[in-house]
Amino acid sequence: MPMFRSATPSQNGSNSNIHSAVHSAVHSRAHSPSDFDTSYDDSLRAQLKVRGLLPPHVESFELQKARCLEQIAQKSNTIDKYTYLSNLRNTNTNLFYRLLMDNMKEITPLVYTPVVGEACLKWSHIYTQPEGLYLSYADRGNLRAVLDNWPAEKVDITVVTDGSRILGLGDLGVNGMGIPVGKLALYTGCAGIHPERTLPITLDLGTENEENLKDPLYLGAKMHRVTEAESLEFLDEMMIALNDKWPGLVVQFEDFKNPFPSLERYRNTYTCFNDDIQGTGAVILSGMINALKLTGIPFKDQRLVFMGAGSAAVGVAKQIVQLFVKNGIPEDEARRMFWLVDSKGMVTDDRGDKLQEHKVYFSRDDNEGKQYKTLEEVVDLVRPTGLMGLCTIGGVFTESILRKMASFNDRPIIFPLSNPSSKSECTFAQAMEFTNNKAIFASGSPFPEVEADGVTYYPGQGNNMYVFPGIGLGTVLCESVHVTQEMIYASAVGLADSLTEEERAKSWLYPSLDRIRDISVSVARHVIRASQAENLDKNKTLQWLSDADLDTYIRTKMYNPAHEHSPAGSPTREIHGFDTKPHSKF
Ligand SMILES: NC(=O)c1ccc[n+]([C@@H]2O[C@H](COP(=O)([O-])OP(=O)(O)OC[C@H]3O[C@@H](n4cnc5c(N)ncnc54)[C@H](O)[C@@H]3O)[C@@H](O)[C@H]2O)c1
Ligand SMILES: O=C(O)C[C@H](O)C(=O)O
Ligand SMILES: [Mg+2]
Repeated sequence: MPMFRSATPSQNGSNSNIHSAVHSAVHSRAHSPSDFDTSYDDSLRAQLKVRGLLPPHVESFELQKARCLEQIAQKSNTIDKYTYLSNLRNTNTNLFYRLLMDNMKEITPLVYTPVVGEACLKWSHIYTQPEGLYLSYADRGNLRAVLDNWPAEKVDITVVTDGSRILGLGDLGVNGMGIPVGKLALYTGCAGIHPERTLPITLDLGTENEENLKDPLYLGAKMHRVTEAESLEFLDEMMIALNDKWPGLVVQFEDFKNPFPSLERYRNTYTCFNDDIQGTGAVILSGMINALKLTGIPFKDQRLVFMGAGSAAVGVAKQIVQLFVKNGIPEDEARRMFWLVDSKGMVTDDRGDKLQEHKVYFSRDDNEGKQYKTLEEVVDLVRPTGLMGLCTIGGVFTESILRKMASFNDRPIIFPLSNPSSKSECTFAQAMEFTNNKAIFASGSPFPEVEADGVTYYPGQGNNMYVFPGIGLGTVLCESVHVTQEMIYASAVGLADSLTEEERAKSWLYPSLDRIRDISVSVARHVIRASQAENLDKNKTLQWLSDADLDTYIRTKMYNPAHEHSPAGSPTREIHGFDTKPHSKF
């Protein structure tokens, strides 16, 4: 993200205090924090006027990385590691992204799920610097002017939350800012969107979190949430303002308690998508394509029980319906292969409460007047081939339920997808132990491998981080007018396609995170092709490229931190058309 520069005037004329002179030089308008990189060679140090301000040794990236990893290892708790990495991102952006890209598996959990959940819970207490834009209800009517305060000229992608449902942790209000910040860090690390072209936004529309409202350090407005209608009116203003300032930017909605109305309202007007409904739908569809094959059971005989019937559950279920329909099953039959359970029990037509609109499609009418209150009752009734958890209740896939799943199936599908780890419906170790290692497994948060009988089993991570970066990148590059359902479906196919033969042989559901940039290229290409098929791409030049050439094109457009600040200039910067004077604006 762009640096927020100190406006401290330079003290260069004064020699009274060398420390303050150096401090001022470091923070003066002449430099950005990322000028102080120990890897810069003599000529770059001279060019940037940082000779003497940096320690003399010109270091390799390997040495810089070793120091960072040592410092991270020395921190005894995860929040300190998170804070260290946030500071690194803000002071040496290129080093942060090189570290992230070279250590995806180790660093992602520290800057994203699950640690970002802990950071959001403590956000107002660990806060040190602005890292995104806060749009407050108090600023309604004036949002366009507030956008002008953002220091970057061009923005490609924004991730917007209202903090009302942060992971499975509930309404955290403006403390949810960690989510857009973390998602956009992955946009850069996984898909190469330039960090200066990303914009994290958190809306302050109030909060229902009593702890926050009582906390003197809470950084948001101390008020209850505005009404649904007021919230939509605010979103309308925001969408107009964003598109006026940065026409056609991609808007990713994230972690809204009730995201359906805004998705329906804006999907055909702006370039936007909802990550929790659509990104999650795509990533789980992709894992399911592979999981369903492993069960050996034909599509038409699958029976899927969902614990949770919220935005993510309905998004996932609808995406799998689309798979079944594309494979010849009539839609009405396909939707009847799903049983959804929410806090009131199995979702049925005659349950007695007014069902929320999004649940109606999957509501059952074949329960013969009987209501099933618990997950276990539904599992006994349905004898499912797969169990999906998106209900935010940690541990709800009990030993008894998991054992039953193993008794019904040779290879039960067990997907505890709620985040963060504490909300996961079961752990990988539990799923393996109670199914005699037969589970086909993916979870939202990362879990360690399991060793059993001399075999190492690897958990899949069914997290939308595998697709949203590629969806956004593809949309930006082909300048798609909208993000359609076909583009979302294509992203799932692009992800499923990106498994290597070796990964398939090991029955992995998802490819290794170490190859995330290759995966994002595949996802982006599929998204671009789907946009072209619907004639929504404004950048028509990509239509003439073969798939191989399109992949090359996508790669050349990706921000590569290894090229930044190189004296010869960065190919990425030139192609992107970025300001070749790095960070001059800040
Ligand atoms: N793995 C991923 O990539 C991914 C993506 C999106 C969301 N998620 C996770 O999914 C979870 C749900 O997200 P959402 O957007 O659908 O939230 P939501 O608030 O829209 O839905 C939550 C659902 O859980 C149900 N629920 C709550 N308490 C319950 C109980 N005691 N018994 C049964 N059902 C209960 C609610 O009725 C609701 O249907 C969160 O933990 C989120 O982190 C994971
Ligand atoms: O943020 C994540 O890790 C995935 C998902 O968007 C969620 O809301 O849980
Ligand atoms: Mg989310």
